[in-house]
Amino acid sequence: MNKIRIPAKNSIDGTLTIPSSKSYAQRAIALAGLSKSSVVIRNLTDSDDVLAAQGIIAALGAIFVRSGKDLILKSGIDMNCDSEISINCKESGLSTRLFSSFSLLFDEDFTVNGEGSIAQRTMEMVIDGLAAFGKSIDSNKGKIPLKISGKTLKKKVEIDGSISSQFLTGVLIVTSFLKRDTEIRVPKLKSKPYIEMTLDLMRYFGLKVEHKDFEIFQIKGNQSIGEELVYEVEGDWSAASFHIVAAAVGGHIQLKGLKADSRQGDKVILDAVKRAGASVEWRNGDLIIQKDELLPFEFDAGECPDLFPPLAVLAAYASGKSTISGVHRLKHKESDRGITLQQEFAKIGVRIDLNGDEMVIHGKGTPIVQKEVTFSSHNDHRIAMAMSLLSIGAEKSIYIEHAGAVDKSYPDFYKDFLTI
Ligand SMILES: O=C(O)C1=C[C@@H](OP(=O)(O)O)[C@@H](O)[C@H](O)C1
Ligand SMILES: C=C(OP(=O)(O)O)C(=O)O
Repeated sequence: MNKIRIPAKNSIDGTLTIPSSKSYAQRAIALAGLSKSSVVIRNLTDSDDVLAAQGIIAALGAIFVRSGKDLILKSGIDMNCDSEISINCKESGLSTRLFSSFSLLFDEDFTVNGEGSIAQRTMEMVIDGLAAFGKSIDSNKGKIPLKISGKTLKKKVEIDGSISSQFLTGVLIVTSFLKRDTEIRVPKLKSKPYIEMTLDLMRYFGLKVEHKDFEIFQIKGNQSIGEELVYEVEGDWSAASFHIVAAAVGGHIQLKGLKADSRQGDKVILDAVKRAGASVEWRNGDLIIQKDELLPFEFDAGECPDLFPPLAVLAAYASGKSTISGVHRLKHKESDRGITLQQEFAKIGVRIDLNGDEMVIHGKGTPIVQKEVTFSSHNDHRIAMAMSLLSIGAEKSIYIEHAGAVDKSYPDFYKDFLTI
């Protein structure tokens, strides 16, 4: 899908079921791939990133069938593979960085490739991290393709987690299957909630990791996933954040499928919309968001970088200055999201200043869009979804170019958004 028209919406009202978490799904697929017994993963949403993870374990020799939203694993990846290995991680940052760490399980040459924006995203933390384990890595100036060779030699390594937590997620999972214990030091870990999710799911799969303040991780080797398991993927708080903001600026919504006590860091979107004046209520397991007088707000999104695009929309609708901190986390996403948001909001006269680590949004209030306008997603799913919200209270239709970017995490986004 190249360009989509979104008609102006007067208000938001409806009920939606949120797709399942792509972060949990990719982790579950990786863990299932390492299992010795049958695993059933229920409630998968077939986003491009989830399909990428599924394709990777298939390339590594796992055998599974799909039945509706379920993945039924028959046998895990071939750990005794003695020929060259090559995986295509499509556009997924998580799959690229997580599955690169699978090279630690093999002595054979291991090539990691991908498609689209991932070719522009740094893999330095993967390259340096694998080198610390004793591997040799050829890269395209710090980016994919990565050609990984040699043996896994070291038991005590330091990993850079200051740009991304995603490689650490892979290393925590994979080192549990090495034939000895590993200690990993990560001095400046960012995106900690994502590591909590990894540890949470590893526990579910029966794997143990100890850590001291998310800085030193001790992983026992020779662990295995021997038990038959059924794992149901919970709703995606990052995807839900767009509808939560839509309601906070435009009316009322009831969302199904989200866990109130989820470990997903992006559930802090509820704190942000409350700060901006909306009311939040749980009723029989459903989340209900109701708009009230909209207020500018301050928020630290340093540990939940994916919330920046919806938070910028929330701020744009609140008259006055809102400040979101954590901008340094945005450079290495599908687009450089600080700059992208600044450029796209400038099209409707909403000024965004990037002051060091702070994004200051000069909110305009409604109506925010007064004439027909075409936004570009910059091929970034979260930008496409954020810009779509600007149809709320608009006086004219809006258009999104490269609209199909949403397939990366939420293929039914427009269908859902157009029904509320
Ligand atoms: O582990 C994960 O599932 C993710 C971690 C975060 O990335 P970083 O750790 O690179 O910040 C997040 O932005 C990404 O969308 C998903
Ligand atoms: C940054 C994202 O994902 P990834 O890094 O896995 O590509 C995202 O989903 O916003």
